[in-house]
Amino acid sequence: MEAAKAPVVMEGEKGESRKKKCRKTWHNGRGGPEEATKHRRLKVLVKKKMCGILAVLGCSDDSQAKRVRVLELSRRQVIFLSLKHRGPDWSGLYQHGDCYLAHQRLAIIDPASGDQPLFNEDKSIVVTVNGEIYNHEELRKKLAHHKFRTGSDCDVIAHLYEEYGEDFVDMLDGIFSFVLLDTRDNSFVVARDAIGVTSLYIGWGLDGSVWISSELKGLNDDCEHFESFPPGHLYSSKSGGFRRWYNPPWFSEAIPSVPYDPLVLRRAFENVRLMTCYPINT
Ligand SMILES: NC(=O)C[C@H](N)C(=O)O
Repeated sequence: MEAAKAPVVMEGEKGESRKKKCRKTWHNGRGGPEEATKHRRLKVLVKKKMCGILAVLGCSDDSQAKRVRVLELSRRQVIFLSLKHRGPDWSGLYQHGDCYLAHQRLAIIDPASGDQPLFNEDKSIVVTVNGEIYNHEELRKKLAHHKFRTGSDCDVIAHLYEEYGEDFVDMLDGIFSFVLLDTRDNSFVVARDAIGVTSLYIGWGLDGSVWISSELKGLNDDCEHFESFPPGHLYSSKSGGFRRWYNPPWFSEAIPSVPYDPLVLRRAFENVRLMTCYPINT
């Protein structure tokens, strides 16, 4: 991968307005307002974690045709069984030489300006993320001398990398999968949340390129080999492989001291966290 003089292209397109979509859902819903509310609540839960990311890294092709192909593959992720479950409120593509980062956004936090890919201050670090970072406000406080362009919960990622390097991943509390490109040396880091709430796949092209996608349909036509990205792991191009970032102290073979109680377990599952800029009618 050649870092010097790599052409940088950033393009994007807004999706159908969020307001219009909500109105449509309301009118299309059968039954009374109760059913519409139930439908809306379900939609929020289904969509909660569903942006689509696609990245192609080091493919030795910086042509317009490749860019069009990456965008097309990225858009494949927004249609699933005729249900648009991955946005898009925004469709963005960033290219740096032969590295491409695409994002289909379902806007949840900062819908007005949190479009992706996102950057650090001097735009040397770029990231495409699917997920929610629950502790982003706390993390921003640790980055007091950094200037943020957006209020997106995912904006902290490029800045944390700049400040702490690859080991910042275990500072994140949330559900996420992301691809981060450091254009200063064309290295990249990919990570997936602790238990794999967000989907992520990795593939390899015949040209030696690394492909990352939220859905298999972004990879299966172009990769020689692909597999599920292991939860709780990161892939670093610098070390050339996977490494487990999620190592909680309770990750051991020891027998638990607390006896199994299905009701306690059920309550824990029911206590789902939800973070959004939109009102939820419960
Ligand atoms: N929805 C996402 O996956 C990205 C980010 N949390 C947003 O609100 O846009």
